[in-house]
Amino acid sequence: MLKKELREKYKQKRKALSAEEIDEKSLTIANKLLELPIWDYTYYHIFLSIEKQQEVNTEFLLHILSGKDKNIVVSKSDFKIHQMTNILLTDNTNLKVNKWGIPEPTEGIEIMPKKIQVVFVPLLAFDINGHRTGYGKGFYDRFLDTCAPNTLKIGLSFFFAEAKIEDTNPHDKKLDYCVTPNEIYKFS
Ligand SMILES: Nc1nc2c(c(=O)[nH]1)N(C=O)[C@@H](CNc1ccc(C(=O)N[C@@H](CCC(=O)O)C(=O)O)cc1)CN2
Ligand SMILES: Nc1ncnc2c1ncn2[C@@H]1O[C@H](COP(=O)(O)OP(=O)(O)OP(=O)(O)O)[C@@H](O)[C@H]1O
Repeated sequence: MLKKELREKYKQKRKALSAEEIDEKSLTIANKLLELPIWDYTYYHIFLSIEKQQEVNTEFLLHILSGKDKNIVVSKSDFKIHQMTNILLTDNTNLKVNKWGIPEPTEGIEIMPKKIQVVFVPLLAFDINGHRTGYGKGFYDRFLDTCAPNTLKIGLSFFFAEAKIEDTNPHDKKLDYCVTPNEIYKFS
């Protein structure tokens, strides 16, 4: 299927989930992530969930990361240039929900992308080859381009993999893993 069709399909699929299902599935995903060989690193980028878009709730994963004393990095998005800056999340970080519903830090210490070793990637759909699509503005493709080549990219999804995203392009960054409530997909 094409990215455009997949975006609509998966927005609908998310809409059909209740708040309880979202929390239950998000907790299962967080617990499944513990099975991955990804916990010996220091810097982890995580997305802060857009509640109105019914995204995977990353609160449980945040809890795990802070329990493991990891450096947690969250982003601020510039919608004019479709680029993100990365900020260290601390106990003192003020978060404010922006106009797209994304909780963002108001200020803080900027972390250079090259330092980030693991990135948890938001997505609408992904396929069995590890390609993904999001809302179509290329934020994560641009960001991942500036990370180190061996940075681990881990998608989080409520749903199974699609057979094939047809219209991939050279900018698309493949995932290393995608974790769903039922499955751990490994691509690399
Ligand atoms: N939690 C989270 N943060 C993220 C992303 C994400 O997917 N999830 N992004 C991943 O790249 C970037 C933000 N990209 C976004 C792009 C579009 C919309 C959005 O609301 N789109 C609406 C249409 C809005 C409009 O045109 O008025 C939509 O698709 O319904 C939100 C975030 C960076 N941060
Ligand atoms: N590294 C990059 N440099 C310049 N343009 C890019 C880069 N990555 C992606 N783009 C452009 O951004 C646009 C959106 O890309 P794409 O359709 O792959 O988005 P997406 O992966 O669904 O979105 P997102 O990453 O925001 O979740 C495309 O026009 C693409 O060419």
